[in-house]
Amino acid sequence: MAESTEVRNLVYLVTGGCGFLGEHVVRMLLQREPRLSELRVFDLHLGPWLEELKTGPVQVTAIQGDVTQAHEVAAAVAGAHVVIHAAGLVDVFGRASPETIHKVNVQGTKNVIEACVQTGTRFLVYTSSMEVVGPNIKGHPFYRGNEDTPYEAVHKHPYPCSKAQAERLVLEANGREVRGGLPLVTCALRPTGIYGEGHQIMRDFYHQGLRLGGRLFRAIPASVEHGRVYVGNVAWMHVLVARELEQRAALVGGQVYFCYDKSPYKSYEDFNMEFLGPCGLRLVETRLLAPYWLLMLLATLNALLQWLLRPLLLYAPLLNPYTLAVANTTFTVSTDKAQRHFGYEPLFSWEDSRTRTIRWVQAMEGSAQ
Ligand SMILES: NC(=O)C1=CN([C@@H]2O[C@H](COP(=O)(O)OP(=O)(O)OC[C@H]3O[C@@H](n4cnc5c(N)ncnc54)[C@H](O)[C@@H]3O)[C@@H](O)[C@H]2O)C=CC1
Ligand SMILES: C[C@@H](CO)CCC[C@@H](C)[C@H]1CC[C@H]2[C@@H]3[C@H](O)CC4=CC(=O)CC[C@]4(C)[C@H]3CC[C@]12C
Repeated sequence: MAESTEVRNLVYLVTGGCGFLGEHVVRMLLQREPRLSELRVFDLHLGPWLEELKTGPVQVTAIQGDVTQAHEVAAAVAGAHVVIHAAGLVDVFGRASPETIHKVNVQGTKNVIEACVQTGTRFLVYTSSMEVVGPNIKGHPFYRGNEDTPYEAVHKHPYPCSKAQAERLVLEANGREVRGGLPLVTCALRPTGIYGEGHQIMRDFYHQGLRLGGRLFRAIPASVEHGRVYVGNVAWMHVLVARELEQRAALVGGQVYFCYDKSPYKSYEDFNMEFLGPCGLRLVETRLLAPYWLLMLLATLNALLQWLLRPLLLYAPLLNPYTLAVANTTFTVSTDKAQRHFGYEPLFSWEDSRTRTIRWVQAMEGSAQ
């Protein structure tokens, strides 16, 4: 908890502060950043839960705004000491157009950088993604790699392309002179697949399982590892690195860090079963019924249907050629860079992360528990 002896004089801005990760970052800052005096929460859609945060010692300012609007961003950034830029359009299902994804993720990030430069904000943390590295379009495995592991990062899909471009902009901006003459210090955090309380895709899988009579069907071989990290630990990494940007500017500035914790290496589906299993679902083995070529056929059919139906309705199922390729390609990280550079240790053990996530699933509306 915050120590009352510290002087509260820092203003933080969290963009995308009402999203899945953003909400955890906001709550973590309030609990773990004792020097915070004002917390600005900037989002296209503000959550009603923000109201309950307004009674504490920190001034919580809710700002409804759009990162693609430079003037709105500049107004929100002015006077902030630190910006955590977590706003983004997370779409790998074809819901938004490639142009919209680019506008929010790339132009939005440009606006945040320019606002820092114009208004004199010196510290910027960007929420990037494992997707800026891979899996690549060739399906090469990235097996327990770190930030220096060579990998051919080639993308075609609008989401990873936009995250990679935005991350590059953020890193290139490190050292730029901001208003007042001091240098901007930036870094990028790259979470793998985030899980935990509030995770929409976990919700979708759970409800799908309930609809199918308590069953989910295995589509991905158990041998394919997919990197996962608990949302509380990702939030904690943001809070910690933001705090250390000033003290360790020369070391941390311009760096990228994978987000990691002690979550086990498993396939996407086996990992989900760590939570959905205790909530009454079981994973049915279907390798003989659904070989990979059949899944790819279904995924391609989904993509075709999406294209055909687009004039009439939005058809955006979880399975498409891109999501199948991501889920079916090993991509896991093993690194201690964040520990070495800014003393990061996961705040939540695997057992805690698992218990918290299971409790959240159990409390969901329509839960079988
Ligand atoms: N969910 C995951 O597994 C991973 C997410 N990330 C990154 O983490 C960040 C947060 O992602 P999530 O919390 O999962 O997604 P989310 O969709 O729950 O949160 C994103 C937030 O950004 C806001 N936003 C979107 N467009 C905006 C705009 N034009 N102006 C202002 N706010 C806008 C949304 O309203 C939402 O509250 C994103 O940058 C994403 O790329 C990175 C790795 C993994
Ligand atoms: C083939 C299906 C059979 O059950 C399973 C499909 C699961 C997919 C919807 C997910 C598998 C891997 C996920 C992505 C991954 O965790 C990395 C990500 C990082 C981000 O920055 C954003 C989200 C995502 C792309 C994530 C999206 C959902 C999956 C593709």
